Amino acid sequence: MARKPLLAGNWKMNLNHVEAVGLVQKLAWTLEDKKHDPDKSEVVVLPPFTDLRTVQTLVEGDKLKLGFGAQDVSEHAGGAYTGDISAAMLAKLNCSYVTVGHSERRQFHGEDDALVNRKAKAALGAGITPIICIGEGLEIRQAGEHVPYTLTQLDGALDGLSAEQVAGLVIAYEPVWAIGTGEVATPQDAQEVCAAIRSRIGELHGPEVADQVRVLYGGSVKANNVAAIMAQPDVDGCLVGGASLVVEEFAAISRFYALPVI
Ligand SMILES: O=C[C@H](O)COP(=O)(O)O
Repeated sequence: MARKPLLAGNWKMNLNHVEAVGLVQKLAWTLEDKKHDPDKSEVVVLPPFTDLRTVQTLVEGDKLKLGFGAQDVSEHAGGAYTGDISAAMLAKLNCSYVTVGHSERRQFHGEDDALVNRKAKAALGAGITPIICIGEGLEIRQAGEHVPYTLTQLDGALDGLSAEQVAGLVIAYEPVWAIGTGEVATPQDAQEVCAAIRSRIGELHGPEVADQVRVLYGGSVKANNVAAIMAQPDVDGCLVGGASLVVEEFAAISRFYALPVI
């Protein structure tokens, strides 16, 4: 089956709700202007929590051809968890996606694979698609251990999920050494690990599930490198950080299919 490419812009801790309006409107206009074909790629923004209601109102009110979601979710359903946001709260805002286990959450908030697994289950329980982020640091890459390391993270994140749940997931392979550094992995690097992720899912749940799950690459994706990355057979999209804050860049990335492979 054909997997629809997903281009997701992770704004991280950037843009307040007023600035969010400007970016989302300009992005929608630019895509409209350039005659973006929504059948060729799904475009999603992942703003900070404080922007979500505003983005929802704009996207739904103006019927923009953009999806939206959040950057994190609590493992808990509700209660005394100061500062946390539940999956049900995100579902009420019609979030379609939520990233879980981003390397910055792992690094700055001590999140491990077991917690990522519980967060993914919380999202799925509320009908939200988790974008599960995995990927190795520089030392692991230099030691040549990037594939087994990343697959161990994958196994932990998928523990206890049904084949049906796994089929609907998005997995984002983000080598930590390529995030925000300008040090993009080569298209072959991305393909190697994305293919290994799909193959592992095939071992766990069979080829049909492996064929449905979308595997993204993330790490210094820009308009000038996205086409070559997207040309890889096991890369189904990109999780974009810095470049998603620049409308022209993210619009071009979203229209990767119209760019030359260089
Ligand atoms: O979630 C996005 C990734 O962390 C990539 O960020 P970046 O495109 O700024 O390298």
